[in-house]
Amino acid sequence: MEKETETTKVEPAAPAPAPRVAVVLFLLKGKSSVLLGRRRSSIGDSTFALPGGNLEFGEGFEECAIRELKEETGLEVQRTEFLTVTNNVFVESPKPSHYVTVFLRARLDDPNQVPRNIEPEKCHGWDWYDWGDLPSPLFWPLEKMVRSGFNPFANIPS
Ligand SMILES: Nc1ncnc2c1ncn2[C@H]1C[C@H](O)[C@@H](COP(=O)(O)OP(=O)(O)OP(=O)(O)O)O1
Ligand SMILES: [Mg+2]
Repeated sequence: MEKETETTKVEPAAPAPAPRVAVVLFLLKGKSSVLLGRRRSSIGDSTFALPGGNLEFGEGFEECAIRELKEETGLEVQRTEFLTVTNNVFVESPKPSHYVTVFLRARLDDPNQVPRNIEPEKCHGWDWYDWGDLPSPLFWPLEKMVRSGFNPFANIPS
């Protein structure tokens, strides 16, 4: 039998991370207010973004949005509507990532509910902003939507 020859071990290139699914929520109040929080994250740090997060195994989009909203702000909504979906590749982040993001919208069931910053390690705080006078800098996927003329208050064609 032939003797095995020693070969130089070549490390395989790290496989590209799989795209993930996120669900985020436009929480609307009155005629033109929307809830935004300033992120604390390796992705989009310090930018203003919507509540939301990673879809968990077996979860529906609405279920995920309602859960993330509650976990991040303490606010409760009963129902949501689908708005749109975007495809975002975050190449600049320390760990490149790719998200398919589902956008839903909802109205506060009780307009007197006040958002709380339940995960201060992930967010500087939540507040209501006027859609016509949004803060800066916005999280870039959101900035891109705003620039394209997207309006979460518009009627959804049935
Ligand atoms: N407005 C947005 N537009 C596009 N993508 C978004 C938006 N908001 C979040 N994402 C994407 C990128 C984020 O890294 C990803 C997950 O959301 P993020 O808020 O960072 O997670 P999370 O920490 O709340 O999730 P979890 O609670 O599941 O850990 O979703
Ligand atoms: Mg989040």
